Amino acid sequence: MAQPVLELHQLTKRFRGPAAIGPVSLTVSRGEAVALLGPSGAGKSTLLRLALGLLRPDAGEVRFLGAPIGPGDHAARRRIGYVVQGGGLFPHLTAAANTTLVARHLGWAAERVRARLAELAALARLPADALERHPGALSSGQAQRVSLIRALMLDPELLVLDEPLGALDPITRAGLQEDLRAAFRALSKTVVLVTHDLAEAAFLADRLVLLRDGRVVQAGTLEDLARHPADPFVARFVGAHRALVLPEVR
Ligand SMILES: Nc1ncnc2c1ncn2[C@@H]1O[C@H](COP(=O)(O)OP(=O)(O)OP(=O)(O)O)[C@@H](O)[C@H]1O
Repeated sequence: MAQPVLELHQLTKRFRGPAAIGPVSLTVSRGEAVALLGPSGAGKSTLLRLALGLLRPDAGEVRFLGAPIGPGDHAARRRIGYVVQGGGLFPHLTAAANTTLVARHLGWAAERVRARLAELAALARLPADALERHPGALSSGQAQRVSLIRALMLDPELLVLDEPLGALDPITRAGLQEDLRAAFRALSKTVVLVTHDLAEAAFLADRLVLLRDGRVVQAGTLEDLARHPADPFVARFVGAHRALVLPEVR
């Protein structure tokens, strides 16, 4: 079996009231793409934040590349690229400055920064002129491409995306899905992404992990979930993603 990049062991997290997460255990192997799915409030974003070491679990452990990770572990965090919900770009910086901020802070030579940015802009299919603009002057799709470039800049071991395509129109979304999948494959990245969309999850990920009330209800391929639902909730979740049905033409 491939080396685990991310291991979540019996994680629980409680804010107020019932546990928001847990217990949840999940292992993501090198080169694997995993999609976290589930209805609103199921705990997808909380699980991501625990996995990133941004939140401390009440119990259990997160291991990244075999070592425990927690809040304040900046060296490990730099090896994880994170595309936050909404992109999270700094509005006062150009797209280029946004994507290269950390690399420049780390003292990368200007030529190395320029070459890496050119490589990733080509991969993410972002036009050169967009790099010179501020986020306010980018389309939502372009802004998501910039967020992806920023997350990939340091060539992270793990790429984590929280609803990366949430607010896009269907055509832009389909284009970005294609480009994201191509990028994951070209770079052989280990990926964890959150989405509400079952078709998107199946398109982008090898394994789907369906959450409800902070627990994993079922993990597997789309076919596993559709043909062998672990419980009625899984069947309802899959059934709710109905295909387009055209009305009869009279
Ligand atoms: N900082 C917080 N303080 C209190 N409760 C929180 C906090 N963050 C999340 N929760 C609660 O934890 C549960 C899981 O929330 P979470 O945002 O992880 O769900 P989600 O599956 O990502 O939802 P969505 O799809 O709407 O983004 C919810 O009941 C939410 O209200």
